Amino acid sequence: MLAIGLISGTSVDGIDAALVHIFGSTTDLTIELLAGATYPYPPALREQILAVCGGAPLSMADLADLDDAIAVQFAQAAIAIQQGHPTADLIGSHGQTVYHRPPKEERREERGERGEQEQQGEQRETAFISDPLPHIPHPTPHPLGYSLQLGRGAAIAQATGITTISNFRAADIAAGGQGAPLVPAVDVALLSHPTYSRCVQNIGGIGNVAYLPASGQRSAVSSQQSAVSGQQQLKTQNSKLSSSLLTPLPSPLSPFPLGWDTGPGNVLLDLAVQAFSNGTKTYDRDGAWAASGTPCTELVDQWLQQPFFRQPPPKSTGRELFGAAYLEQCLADASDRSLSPADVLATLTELTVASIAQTYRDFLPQPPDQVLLCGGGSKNLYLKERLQQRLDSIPVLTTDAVGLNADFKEAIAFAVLAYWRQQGIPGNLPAVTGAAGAVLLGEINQVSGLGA
Ligand SMILES: Nc1ncnc2c1ncn2[C@@H]1O[C@H](COP(=O)(O)OP(=O)(O)OP(=O)(O)O)[C@@H](O)[C@H]1O
Ligand SMILES: CC(=O)N[C@H]1[C@@H]2OC[C@@H](O2)[C@@H](O)[C@@H]1O[C@H](C)C(=O)O
Repeated sequence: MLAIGLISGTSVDGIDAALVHIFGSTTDLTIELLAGATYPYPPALREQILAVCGGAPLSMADLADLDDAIAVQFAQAAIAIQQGHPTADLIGSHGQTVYHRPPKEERREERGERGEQEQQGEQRETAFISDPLPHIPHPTPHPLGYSLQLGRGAAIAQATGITTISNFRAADIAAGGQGAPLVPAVDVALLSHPTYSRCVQNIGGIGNVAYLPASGQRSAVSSQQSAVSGQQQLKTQNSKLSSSLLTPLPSPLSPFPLGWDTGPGNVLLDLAVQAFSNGTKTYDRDGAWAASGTPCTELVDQWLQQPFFRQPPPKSTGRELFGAAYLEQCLADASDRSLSPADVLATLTELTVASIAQTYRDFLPQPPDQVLLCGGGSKNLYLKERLQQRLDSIPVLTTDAVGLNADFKEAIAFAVLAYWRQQGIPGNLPAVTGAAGAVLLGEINQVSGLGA
């Protein structure tokens, strides 16, 4: 199966596209990356998306236009990534998240309390209305989350002539889940190791982790090779993977792997860089600006008091919590301490790495043997160095080091999730998202008009 994965993440920096050959199904899944590219949004469209993500009001007519403007960009990315290659059989398109609201226990409680009062009032007011709807208890354990990804799949299918799976988060959310993170299921399939436990740490706009216990199963390396030192084994595995073929291990539906959103990745850093550079820079290349500053540890400790960081999984978040308003408070705190822009960037970097180290301490059954970074933050040398310092003796590598492209892993994952959808294989990990069960992810958009 030749599949395309498409995603634009919370950084809204452009559409990541991956063209992959996919073989096998779950325990025997292998992938080969044929092409990967990032196609930036036109600046005006990016600005509009960021404004909507920031809560700017939008009429229904403008929402429809935005949905299809994004679909056009995604379709163009799908067409471009195939150039020089055979036509793909399938597209998995995540789309652009513009709103994400996790299900919250507190909301249920709030509603429960208010609900009773409202119900009493309603009974009085509606006593004379005939045939009221019967009371049907909500089948899910709490009010559902809501997550909106724009760039409708039907339009992408029609524009490309390729069946497109989209709207991946809805079914998990309908089953009471967070709808995120979804990539850990693919991480399990592609990155589990027989003897090492691993954390796959994505550092995009938002960070998320997948904890992969040692699978204890056969792998790309033989049992004799498994007996050699970690470094040698990695090299053996790397040489096996140098063809960019990956031989993964256990079922992605195993209940043992864990995963959750860790908090801000680059989102606050990017917003701060834009503010400090008066819009001339969108991010801090290699973390060079932050590296010239000094982190304020008191502020990091203060910011870590934000309840999200200590909230137990399953949990997910987005720009709704860690966005412009959050940064504004951070900048006010920094201003009280007369921090320079470089110090602020160093302190925000420290918040990202400290929150990751803290969440591992709080919620992992044991420290991992390795941390594999992916996403744009894995290129931030200063951030990587600080994370290594915080995690002490746990080696911090990138997924590139074990043969899986760190820039396009999310796009690859949505190609795999689409493939699983077509094969009738559930794609969520209920232990990660909190859903009531494993469900098929995504809606299938066929190309209409063919053979009619
Ligand atoms: N060379 C680099 N040095 C420092 N930071 C970088 C570098 N390259 C990318 N980044 C950071 O990575 C960000 C983009 O990361 P990525 O594309 O993984 O995010 P995303 O996929 O949009 O987010 P998410 O995973 O939350 O959906 C940029 O906005 C920037 O902050
Ligand atoms: C709602 C949404 O788009 N969430 C993203 C975001 O970006 C990182 C983190 O927050 C993760 O939960 C998720 O993305 C990846 C692709 C996931 O679902 O695994």
